[in-house]
Amino acid sequence: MSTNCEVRYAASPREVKKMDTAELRDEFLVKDLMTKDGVNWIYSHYDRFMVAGIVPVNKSVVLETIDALKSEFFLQRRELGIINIGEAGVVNVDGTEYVLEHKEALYLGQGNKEVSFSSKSSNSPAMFYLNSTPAHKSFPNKKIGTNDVEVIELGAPETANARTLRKYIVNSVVDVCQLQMGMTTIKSGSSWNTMPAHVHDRRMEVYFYFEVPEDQAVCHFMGETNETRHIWMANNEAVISPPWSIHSGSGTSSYSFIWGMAGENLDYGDMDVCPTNELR
Ligand SMILES: O=C[C@H](O)[C@@H](O)CC(=O)C(=O)O
Ligand SMILES: [Zn+2]
Repeated sequence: MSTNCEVRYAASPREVKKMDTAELRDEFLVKDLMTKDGVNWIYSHYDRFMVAGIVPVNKSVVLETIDALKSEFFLQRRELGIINIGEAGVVNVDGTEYVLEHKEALYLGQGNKEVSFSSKSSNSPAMFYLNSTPAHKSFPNKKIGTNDVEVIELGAPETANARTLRKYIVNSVVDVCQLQMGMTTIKSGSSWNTMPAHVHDRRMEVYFYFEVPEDQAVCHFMGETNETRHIWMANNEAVISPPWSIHSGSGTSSYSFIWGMAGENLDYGDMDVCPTNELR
């Protein structure tokens, strides 16, 4: 079987305050996410959010259900968001083929049975980044092309946080139960994402950093606003952000990341912003 799953339980602010570097990384960092010809799910108990990355090279990869779900098929009680950060790929959904070019996305609603992933060319494979959350209603599948996304410019060079934010899977673009996904790209010369930092205790979040140059890194900040911690991250690594935690990062170069959220509401703007000079 080419599908595996690692369960991560939820940690409280009280526990996290006492963690050393290795413990923080074991708890929140997701390494080796992009899997060749297989699927390695991380199942987080924060809002039962699941994360995986699929790189089909020699075969097409089937979305199999896993024991943790105790369901007949993966999407029986779940919805799925997919963003392709590689070259052209195909997602086959119950016989319908969706071609996803670089940076195109697909939303799959609850109830789809047979889903498989393949690359157009094994020499330049697709890289599918997947987020999945529980769903109690079936909404139609929808491809989101680069022209369908909502684009916002944020920050400024003076504060080293100039960036372009692209909303792919939000309820103004596609009907969803609780999943939200998008992509943010830091402009050349800037380094900070999500600064001023914010918390949304109503939603957890996962960041997946990519387009980080080989010899560079992103320092990701987490924790309560008055008790922050950091995790150094490499290209194609993800980090789980508890609902009570800030999630912000500063790179040693520009970079991009995919954000995915789930929880109490679908209101993208529901954030409690922390004044930068009050962070501790
Ligand atoms: O709740 C929203 C998420 O944290 C991200 O969309 C924020 C982000 O990409 C940014 O400001 O750079
Ligand atoms: Zn956020």
